[in-house]
Amino acid sequence: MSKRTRIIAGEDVARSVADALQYISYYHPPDYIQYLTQAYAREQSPPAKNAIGQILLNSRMAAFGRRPICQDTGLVVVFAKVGMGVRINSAASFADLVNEGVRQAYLDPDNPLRPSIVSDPLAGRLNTRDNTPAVVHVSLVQGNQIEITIAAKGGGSENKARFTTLNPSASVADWVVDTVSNLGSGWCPPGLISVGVGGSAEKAMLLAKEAMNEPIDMTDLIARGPSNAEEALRIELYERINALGIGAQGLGGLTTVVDVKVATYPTHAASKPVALIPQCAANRHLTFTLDGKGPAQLQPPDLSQWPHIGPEDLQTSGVRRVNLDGLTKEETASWRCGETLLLSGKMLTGRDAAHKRMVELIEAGEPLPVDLRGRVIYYVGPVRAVREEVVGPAGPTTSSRMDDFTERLLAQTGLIAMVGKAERGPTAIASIVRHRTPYLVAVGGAAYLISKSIKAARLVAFEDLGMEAIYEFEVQDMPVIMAVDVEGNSVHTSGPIEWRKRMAADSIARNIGI
Ligand SMILES: O=C(O)C[C@H](O)C(=O)O
Repeated sequence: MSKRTRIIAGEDVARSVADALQYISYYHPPDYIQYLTQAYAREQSPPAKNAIGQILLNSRMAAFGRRPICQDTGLVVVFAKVGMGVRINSAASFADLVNEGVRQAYLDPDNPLRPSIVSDPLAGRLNTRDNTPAVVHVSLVQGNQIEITIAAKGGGSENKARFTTLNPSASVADWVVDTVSNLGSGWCPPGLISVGVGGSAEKAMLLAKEAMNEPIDMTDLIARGPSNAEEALRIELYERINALGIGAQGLGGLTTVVDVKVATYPTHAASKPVALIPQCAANRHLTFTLDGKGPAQLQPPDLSQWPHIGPEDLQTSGVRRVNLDGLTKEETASWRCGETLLLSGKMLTGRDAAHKRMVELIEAGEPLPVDLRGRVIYYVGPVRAVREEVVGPAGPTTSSRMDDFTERLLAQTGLIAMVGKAERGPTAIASIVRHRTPYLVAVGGAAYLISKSIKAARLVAFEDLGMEAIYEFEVQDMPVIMAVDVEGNSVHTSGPIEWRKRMAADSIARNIGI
């Protein structure tokens, strides 16, 4: 063995992965908080400002409470650069060591994370219950240490990953802007858009995935100016994407992205592969190094950098208080698109697997395990509760995945309202109008804050579905925004249109010196 070979213990890899996953479950990267705080100060759209405020308050609460920022604690993705002078002392494979760390982190009794991974994507879709396996990328590099970048990627933002192969002369910027304008907001903006250009199809995806973990530095880049084509593209995309007016949670506003990353690689003369991957407001990632001296030592961030936004800063004028017990169709029909509601009373929960099962029961002519007549349903899969909690972090999931089931449920059950995240598709909006059943949104990325308005939780049905089971929540003053009213007006359409126009008018005014 060469004198320069360094031995790294397998258990140090597993321990460090576990510690890093716990760390990123409750600590946002400080650079993201700094940029989001600036966006909050700048934001002029009231619902978008409120949403950013909730994300910032949630982040502070999660950091101090050491509980997950988001109920979707992610799919673990690892990029490991292993020095060729390293020997890992273990009988297990590198991927097995990473998976052991994932298992330890997600089953941590003090801060259990939500297992979201299902074993067979085609059939069965059984939850593996410890969030394994991770997706592991290893490259061999010079040196005698291991650098690991670890991320816990939320499903909502990952679902919006896109890929194309452009003609060599086609504009990457135009494709990216067009794609983002049609992505919807299920990826939980404000976040980042990461773009990989070149290589092959899989290489472009990897470039985009890895680049999103780089430090956020858009303000510095704009101040010093671009020094190459990648940086020029980053600035162009940052400006053009924000000018779309999508805003926080797609409600319409000034900030959709806090940064745009671009990474490139040589490619075939005939090809221009382009991958786009959004990063959500949870933005969980960390890089650490192992050099044979034990597990990585992770220092908590300086939490004085987190802004002091309190619940009092989030009250918007004209908030409507709603009693969910005894809600009538007349009352829900009076809710106006864009207004903030504070919900109190009992609601049911249900997301993908519960919807599928309910619709299967309806189609088989069998009774549902719970009467939905006059009830509100919240699309959520919470984290398990610990200590005094009644439920762990419990933010909304992307509602459009429920669209295919919506007509059946509204027509057959008498549901009175739905709560979720991001826009609904045209079929679901048609059902909303047909059955006069409005749709509300909670803020994705404010899961721990939302959980504090849940005062009781009772399992009602489908226990085997784990986090996807149906619960009855008793909530008090749970903040939601009216998203689609019974006439079919949608805040996710009107908000971005309004803010795109306002920004265009402002920029024309600036250009002509008004
Ligand atoms: O799985 C979840 O709880 C949320 C998911 O990440 C989503 O954004 O749709």
